[in-house]
Amino acid sequence: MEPGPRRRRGCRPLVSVFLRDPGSGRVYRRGKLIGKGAFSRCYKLTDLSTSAVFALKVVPRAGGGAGHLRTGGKVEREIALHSRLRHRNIVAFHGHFADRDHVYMVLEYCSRQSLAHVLEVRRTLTEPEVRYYLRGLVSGLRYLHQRRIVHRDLKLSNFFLSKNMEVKIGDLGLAARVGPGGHCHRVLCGTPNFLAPEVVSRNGHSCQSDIWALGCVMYLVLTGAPPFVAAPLAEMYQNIRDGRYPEPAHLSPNARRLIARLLAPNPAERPSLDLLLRDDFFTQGFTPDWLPAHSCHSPPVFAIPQPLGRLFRKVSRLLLAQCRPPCPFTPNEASGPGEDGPQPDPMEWASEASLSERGSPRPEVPIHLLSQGTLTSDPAGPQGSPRQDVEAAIRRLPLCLDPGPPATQDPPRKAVAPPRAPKWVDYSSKYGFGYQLSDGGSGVLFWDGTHMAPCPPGGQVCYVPDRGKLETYALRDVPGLLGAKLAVLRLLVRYTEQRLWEKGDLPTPGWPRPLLRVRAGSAPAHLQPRLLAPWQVTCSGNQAQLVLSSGGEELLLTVWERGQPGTSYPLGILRTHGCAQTARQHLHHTLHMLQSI
Ligand SMILES: Nc1ncnc2c1ncn2[C@@H]1O[C@H](COP(=O)(O)OP(=O)(O)OP(=O)(O)O)[C@@H](O)[C@H]1O
Repeated sequence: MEPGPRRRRGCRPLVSVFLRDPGSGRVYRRGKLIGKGAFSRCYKLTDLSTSAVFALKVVPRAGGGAGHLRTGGKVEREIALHSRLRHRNIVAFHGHFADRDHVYMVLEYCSRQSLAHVLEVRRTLTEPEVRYYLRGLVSGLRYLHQRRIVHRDLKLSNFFLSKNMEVKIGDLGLAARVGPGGHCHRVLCGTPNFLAPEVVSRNGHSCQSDIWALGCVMYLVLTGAPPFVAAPLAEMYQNIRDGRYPEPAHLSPNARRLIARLLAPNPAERPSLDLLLRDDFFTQGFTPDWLPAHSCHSPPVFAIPQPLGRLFRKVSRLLLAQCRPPCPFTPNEASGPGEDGPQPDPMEWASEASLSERGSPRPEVPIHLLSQGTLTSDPAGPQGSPRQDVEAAIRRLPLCLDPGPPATQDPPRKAVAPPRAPKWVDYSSKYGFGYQLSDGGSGVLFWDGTHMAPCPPGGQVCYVPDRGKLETYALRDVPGLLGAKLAVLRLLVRYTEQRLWEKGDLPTPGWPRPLLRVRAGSAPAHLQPRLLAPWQVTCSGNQAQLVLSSGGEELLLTVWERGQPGTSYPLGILRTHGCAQTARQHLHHTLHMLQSI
C-alpha cells in the first residue's frame, strides 16, 4: 500500500491511490478524476477484491486535521441522509470513511455522467425523452418525499445517468427533512435559477419546491434555456415570484400546460408527483421504456417498421381488450415504442425452419454476453456463475480436438437432449428477446439484462432483475414499474406461440431452465448465436443447431441436424474416442463462439 498522502504547501492534500475503508476492511484503488465540485472531487474507484467500480466523492477536511469539515457539517448531513436511501432512481450510497485529510463517500458509478452533460451536447431533448427522464425522476423523488426529505437542489448536473441510461438523483448535500409543518428552515439555498417563489420569499422549502424545480428542468431541457435567468438577480426573483417566464410557444400544448402547472407561483396549485404522471403530457404521448446510449449525443429515433408496428398495435389492442382492471399496464405502456417512422428498427424472429433456409453462422463476429439467469433458482444457477462454466468449456473443448486424425465414426451418443430455444423473436434493440423453449417454457430477456417469464401453474409471473434475486408475482400484483415489461412479455410470447410454433419437440421433464444468452455484435439476427440453457451455447447454421450444456457432471455437446432428434456427446467420450469430421467442425465452431464471449 502507498504511504499516506503528502501535503504540498498551499495545495489540497493528495488523495492516495490505494484507500482502505477501516470499517469494512475493503481496499480500493482510486482511478481517474471524474470532476470537481465546489467542495469536492470525484474519482473512479475500484474495489480490489471484487473489481466492482464506484464513484468516490472526496471532501477535504479543514486544515487537514480531525476537526470540523470545511463545509460546516454539510458532509455529515449528506452522509446521514444519503446512506439510508435505497432506490433505483437515487444514486446508491455504498459506504463512507475518513482519514486525516479527507472524508470519502463510495457511490454508485454513473458512467454516462449527468443530464447536464447530455444537454450540453444536445441543446434540447425530444418530448418522449423528457417523459422518460421525468418518469424516473418522479419515481426517485416520490421515494424521497415519502421519507419527508426534500432535495432542494434538483438540477441537471444532479441527475446522473447509469450505463443503461437510467436516471438517478444524486448529490444530497442540500437535502433536508421537512418539519411537521411540511417546511424546512427558511434558508436561501439551491441553484438560483431553480429557486421556487416560496424559497425566494424565505417561506422555506417544501416538497412542492422540488416540484417547481422539476418544472424548471422540464422547461430547460425542452427549450434549451432556463425559464428564469439571473440578470439582474432581483428582477429574476421577482419573475419567479410572479411565475413570469418567456412563453415556449414552439412546444406542444401539452408540454406548455404541464410546465405552467409545475411553475404555479402558489405551491398548493402545483400537481403532486402522482398527478404529474397522469397529466396529458404523459398520457397522450409516447414514453420509451429505455433510451439508447447514443441519445447522449444525438436524438433517438423511435420507430418500428410498418408491418411490425401494425402487428404490435394489433396485438396490443387484443391484449388490452382482454385485460380487465386491475390491469398492470396502461395503453400507453403497451402501445409499443412509437409511431411509425422512416427508420426501420431491427426486429428479427425465427424458428428452426426459417433458420435452416438462411445460411451459415458467422462466428468471427464478436459476441457479447448479454443476459443470464434462471427463473427457477438463483440467477447464477446452482453450479456457480455461467461465465465460469463458459471458461471451463473453453478449457475442455480443445482437449477433444487435440487427439490425432479424425475418427471415421462418431463415438457412442447419449439419448438425452437439453431443452433449447427453437423459436424466438428478437426485438432487443428496443425491448428484449422473446423465446420459447422446446419444453414449452417461454419468456423475455430484456435489453437491460432483466428476465421475465410466465410461470404456470397459477398464472404467476417470475422476474429476475439485473443481478438480482428471483421475484414472483401474481399477475394482478405485478408492480406498476414492471407493467410495460409485462406487456412486452405478453406480446412477444404470444407472438412466438402464434406465429412460430411448430410441433415436434418433446419436453424434457425436470430439466432446469437457466438461460444465458450471447449475441453477436453486428451480425444479422438470424445468423447470431442464440440461447444458452443450462450453460448452453447455441448457434444456428444451415446444417445444425448446437448446444453445449453442463446439466450434470460432464459437459455435453448436443447437435440437432435438420429434422433429426438431438444427439448428445459427452465431451469426455469425444476426448477418448475422437470424433468424425462433422462433429469436429461443430466443436471448432462452438469453441470459436465461446472464445469470443
Ligand atoms: N456517482 C457519480 N458517478 C459519476 N460521476 C459523478 C458521480 N458523482 C459526481 N460525479 C461527477 O463528478 C463531478 C463532481 O461532482 P460533485 O458532486 O463533487 O460536484 P458538483 O455537483 O459538480 O458540484 P457541487 O457539489 O459544487 O454542486 C461532476 O462532473 C459529476 O458529474
